[in-house]
Amino acid sequence: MTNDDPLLRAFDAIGLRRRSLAAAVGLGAAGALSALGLAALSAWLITRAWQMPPVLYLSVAVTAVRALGISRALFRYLERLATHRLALDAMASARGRVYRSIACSGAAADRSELLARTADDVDDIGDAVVRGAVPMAVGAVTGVAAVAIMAVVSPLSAVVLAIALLISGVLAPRWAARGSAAVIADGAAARQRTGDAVTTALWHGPELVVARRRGTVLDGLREADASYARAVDTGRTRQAAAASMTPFAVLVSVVAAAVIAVDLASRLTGSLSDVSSTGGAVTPMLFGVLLLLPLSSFETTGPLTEAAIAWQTGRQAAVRLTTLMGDDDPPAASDPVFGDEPAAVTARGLRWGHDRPLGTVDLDVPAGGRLTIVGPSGVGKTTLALTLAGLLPPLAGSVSTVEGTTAYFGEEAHLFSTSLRENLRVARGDVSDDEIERALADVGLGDWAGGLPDGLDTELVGGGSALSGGQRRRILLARAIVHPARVVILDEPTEHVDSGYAAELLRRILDVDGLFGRDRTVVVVTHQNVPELGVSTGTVSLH
Ligand SMILES: Nc1ncnc2c1ncn2[C@@H]1O[C@H](COP(=O)(O)OP(=O)(O)OP(=O)(O)O)[C@@H](O)[C@H]1O
Repeated sequence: MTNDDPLLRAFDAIGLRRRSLAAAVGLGAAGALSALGLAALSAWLITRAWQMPPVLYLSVAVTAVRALGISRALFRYLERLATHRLALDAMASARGRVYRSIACSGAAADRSELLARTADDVDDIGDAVVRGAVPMAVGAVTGVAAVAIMAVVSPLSAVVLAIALLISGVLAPRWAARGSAAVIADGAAARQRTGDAVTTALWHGPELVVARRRGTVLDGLREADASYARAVDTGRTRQAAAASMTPFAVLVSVVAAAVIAVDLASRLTGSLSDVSSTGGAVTPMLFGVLLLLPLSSFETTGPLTEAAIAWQTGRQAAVRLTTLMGDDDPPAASDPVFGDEPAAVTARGLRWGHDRPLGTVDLDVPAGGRLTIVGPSGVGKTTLALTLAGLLPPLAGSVSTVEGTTAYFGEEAHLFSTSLRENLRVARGDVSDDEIERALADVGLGDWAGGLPDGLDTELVGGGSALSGGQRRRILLARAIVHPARVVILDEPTEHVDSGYAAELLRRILDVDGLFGRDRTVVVVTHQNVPELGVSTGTVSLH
């Protein structure tokens, strides 16, 4: 783990607070040291009680055992709170940066897919804090403390314990992490090949049969599938071997401590049974400590195998996220302040397109006016709409949309896996329930929303996938209605809506007294036959 570690770089980039991390580690170490003290004191108490001294001799130790029992639980609880807070803050910061990078990337398309993919990566970063960084640091502190205590009791046992702790806390986790890295890397490559082969076999089946290449493709698929299984097997074998190292190390260190204790006792006194009465260097209490302390010190190294895997998974996620985020944190986008003034849209000699120009247009949409963009599929309607919205730079000419007046509502806009209310509130934070209900009724979803079990609180589980295509589009349209933008650019707002109702809906979108009113300017990309609707609008007809 050098500074080159992508996870450490990601921690730096998202501003993981070192002080809070140190506090979480301190609390975790205090809990673990309480457990260690508890084990040592319990061992002493059990063996001392066996000698049946006056009970007053034991009362301090009994009280201390209780105190350590309570402090162990208390510190662990506080450590959980501190660690989770740290991880949640880090994840919120990572999400903020990712969202800003995606928002500033300019590519309006594919954003929701990118968001879905990065959500898991952000979770993995949080996991690397909770299950990786903190347990590793706590394990290191506790391991050193256990060896130090043991060195006071018996230097030889301390050496054995140190070696066993290194095996359990360093060697085993490294093995497990390598296994996990192998599963992730080889497995991902094999899965990619399997996916490609399946797609080829399914999409090009007839051509492959004609070309007599179907067998080859299917053989390739079987081979890719087998190599995926092999990658998983190899990784799991390594992880299992690593997991078995801890019990083995515990066994070795306990047996070694016992042998050393017996040896010391017999050398000093001739027989263990005499030890209690001699008051010599090795008392039964010391013997108990020698046996129980190692057992307790492995409590903190046991989870380190899982910690190393969490770290490894976090590293892979960090690589993907840092590539996406870039080196510099993009400036926080200030919320656009949408004024109250109606705004016009004009374009002069506007040439639009991605790599190649798709057309040139001059247009004037007065404030409060309506414009439709029509034409066959693939002609460039969406690209023109994005350019008018200021989301794509013009290839030549100019467009006058004033920043902070315009909002584009794409065909594939994202519906979040949260309540219906929150899905509309993303458009405007202070929108009231009445306004939401009115907007839903305006797009013909009043009865549907009224019949939902929890009304506006109903969770749209899975976001858009919980709804039919038509419902999805209409919720997005309701979102546009409550949005404060003065210029609204709608891409295929009635797609997937029943044809009869779609015409009615489009007519009300384009009617100046309809859904958007006279003080908002509306540009609509549509496939529908606009003249049939009987509303007057400007039209850009692309061929
Ligand atoms: N991100 C992109 N990068 C490069 N070219 C693109 C991109 N998006 C679209 N295109 C190309 O631009 C052209 C116009 O696409 P556009 O989506 O604007 O058409 P459209 O008229 O809206 O089609 P549809 O009615 O099917 O939605 C197409 O040839 C398309 O392949």
